[in-house]
Amino acid sequence: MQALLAMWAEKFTVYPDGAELPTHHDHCLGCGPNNPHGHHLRALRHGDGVQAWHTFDNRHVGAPGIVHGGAVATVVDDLYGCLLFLEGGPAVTRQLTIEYLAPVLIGAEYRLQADVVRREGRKLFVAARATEPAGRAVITSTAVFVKVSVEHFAQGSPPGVPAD
Ligand SMILES: CCCCCCCCCCCCCC(=O)SCCNC(=O)CCNC(=O)[C@H](O)C(C)(C)COP(=O)(O)OP(=O)(O)OC[C@H]1O[C@@H](n2cnc3c(N)ncnc32)[C@H](O)[C@@H]1OP(=O)(O)O
Repeated sequence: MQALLAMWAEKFTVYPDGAELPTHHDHCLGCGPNNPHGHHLRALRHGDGVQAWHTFDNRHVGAPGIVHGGAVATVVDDLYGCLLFLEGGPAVTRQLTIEYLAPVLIGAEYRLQADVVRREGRKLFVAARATEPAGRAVITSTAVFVKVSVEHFAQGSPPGVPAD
């Protein structure tokens, strides 16, 4: 676990506009490349925010052909987690809201964007949206993240993540 925490700390650095951001860790449900159930999200810095292009597959189906709302929330939450790399330190989700404006479809590509709306003490107020290629928003979201120390994550040592 100490090695993982040290690795995380190194990820909080400067990323130029357009740069691909790192994953949280290899088994992260949102972005980890080695999680077979995961979304394998890849996020890029976009101005002061982050963006990603994402296509859901049948592992995340709810109603036939339509993405499960919880899977959508997972990806949005993880995108906010990528925004933290630009903030210079970790934070965790304290509140997450999703407005489901239209069905998110399996196999369709969406553009996701997340930005910090304002900072207040240890709180980050953030907002995100997913849009179709034609530009229509299918979801919008807001969230409150609370900054924590890296040691916050020492509370957990989940399966598949090496604890030393
Ligand atoms: C590579 C590096 C990765 C590093 C990790 C990056 C992320 C990991 C991966 C990313 C994956 C994706 C991300 C994930 O999945 S993160 C995983 C999911 N989230 C969690 O596990 C968090 C669990 N919660 C906690 O640990 C505690 O509750 C924390 C530490 C967050 C705060 O506990 P604490 O006892 O200290 O504080 P508090 O709860 O009294 O309140 C805190 C503040 O918030 C204000 N407040 C509360 N509600 C609202 C509201 N609705 N609107 C506006 N404000 C609200 C409240 O008034 C207070 O304000 P203030 O009094 O301070 O002014």
